[in-house]
Amino acid sequence: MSSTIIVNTPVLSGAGALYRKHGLTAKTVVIFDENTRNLFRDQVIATLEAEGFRLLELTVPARETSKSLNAAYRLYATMIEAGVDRSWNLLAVGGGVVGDLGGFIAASYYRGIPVVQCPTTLLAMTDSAIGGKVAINHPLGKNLIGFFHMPELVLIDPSFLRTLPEREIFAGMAEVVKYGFIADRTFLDWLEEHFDRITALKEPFLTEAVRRSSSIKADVVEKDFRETTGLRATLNFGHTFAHGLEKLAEYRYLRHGEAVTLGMICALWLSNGLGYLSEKDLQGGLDLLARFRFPKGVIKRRFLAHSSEALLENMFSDKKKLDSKLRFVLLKKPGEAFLLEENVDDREVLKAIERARAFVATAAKH
Ligand SMILES: NC(=O)c1ccc[n+]([C@@H]2O[C@H](COP(=O)([O-])OP(=O)(O)OC[C@H]3O[C@@H](n4cnc5c(N)ncnc54)[C@H](O)[C@@H]3O)[C@@H](O)[C@H]2O)c1
Ligand SMILES: O=C(O)C(=O)C[C@@H](O)[C@H](O)[C@H](O)COP(=O)(O)O
Ligand SMILES: [Zn+2]
Repeated sequence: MSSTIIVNTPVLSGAGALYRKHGLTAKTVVIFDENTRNLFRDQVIATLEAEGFRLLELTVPARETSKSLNAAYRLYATMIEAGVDRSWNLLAVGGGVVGDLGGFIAASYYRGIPVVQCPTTLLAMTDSAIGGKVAINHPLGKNLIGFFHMPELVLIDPSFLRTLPEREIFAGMAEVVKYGFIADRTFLDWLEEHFDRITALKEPFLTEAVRRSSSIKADVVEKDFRETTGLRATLNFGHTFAHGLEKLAEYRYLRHGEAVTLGMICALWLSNGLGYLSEKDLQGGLDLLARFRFPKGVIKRRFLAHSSEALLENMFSDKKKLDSKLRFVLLKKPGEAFLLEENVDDREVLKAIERARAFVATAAKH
């Protein structure tokens, strides 16, 4: 299962022809968040209208808590009242929140209409817009209610990133670095070399990072769309910890990518503690993650605010668990991840979290 990913579609120009080529009608529900609406609405709508689209515009608050059934419920009503039927499709213009919520609505509305993703954050361009995982959060856990609903098209224009705040760039960089850790040592080395150029949005490094990340993700998803073989689960490296942290933060204060940075620090320590990852490779991974900014100490404070036991308890909402036992994605070496099928003793997990806490307390100086 795959979708067409096009990098460099300046603000959706040529969308009409692309839609026709992919059998999509020019009747489109466009969903923004407040920020992407303020920044890009006029350009996007003008382009689509000039190409003959009939549009219904929707907007949600720019926050993680918009990934909720309440938000979806309100938007369904607007769509029903406007007469949106199965001949329509949905276009999500925004970060992972708009993409996940928009995809969730598209997957469920009238039992499913097509979705096109137009990602505007680094995280969305490299990860969330690709692969068809769409979901809302539940107070009992992150992304617990959702579908696999592959986008027909992913239209990426890296120039959207010019307005993205620095904090969001680093949040996106977490998932970019994740691909290096799990799948491609050469990419990891390249990221280490060009880290400052990419986070400063310098070309051609930025577009290259987007291209390589989106292509690694698309490749994994094509081989294991429904996450049944253990391969797609490697995209979840660090996420068992990250989702526990996001839940503890009640989906506020901590960006998903920031939680993933912390989660990968924990996962590196766990990989080492269980004897899979050498000291040298552990240190190399930690050195790279220490280059992430810890804005105004927020990440550090959020991470250190909760006990290791509280984090472990909140990790049990993870969807990879089997028979009430957590399963972890670990590294053997940089570029090689695997899903460990055996049960890991809670004491090992707590030890890894403690080590990660000590590392963050000293490495995160900001
Ligand atoms: N479906 C998946 O495979 C997948 C993968 C990774 C993450 N996710 C989900 O994605 C979400 C996080 O996505 P995110 O990091 O993109 O956050 P986000 O969608 O909240 O966007 C971050 C912030 O940037 C703003 N923004 C977006 N584009 C902008 C631009 N070009 N310029 C200025 N501001 C802009 C948004 O309004 C928001 O305030 C989480 O819910 C996470 O669970 C899903
Ligand atoms: O696409 C995937 O598969 C991923 O795991 C990508 C992750 O970066 C992403 O955060 C995803 O939403 C997590 O999936 P979940 O199944 O753990 O909710
Ligand atoms: Zn993620």
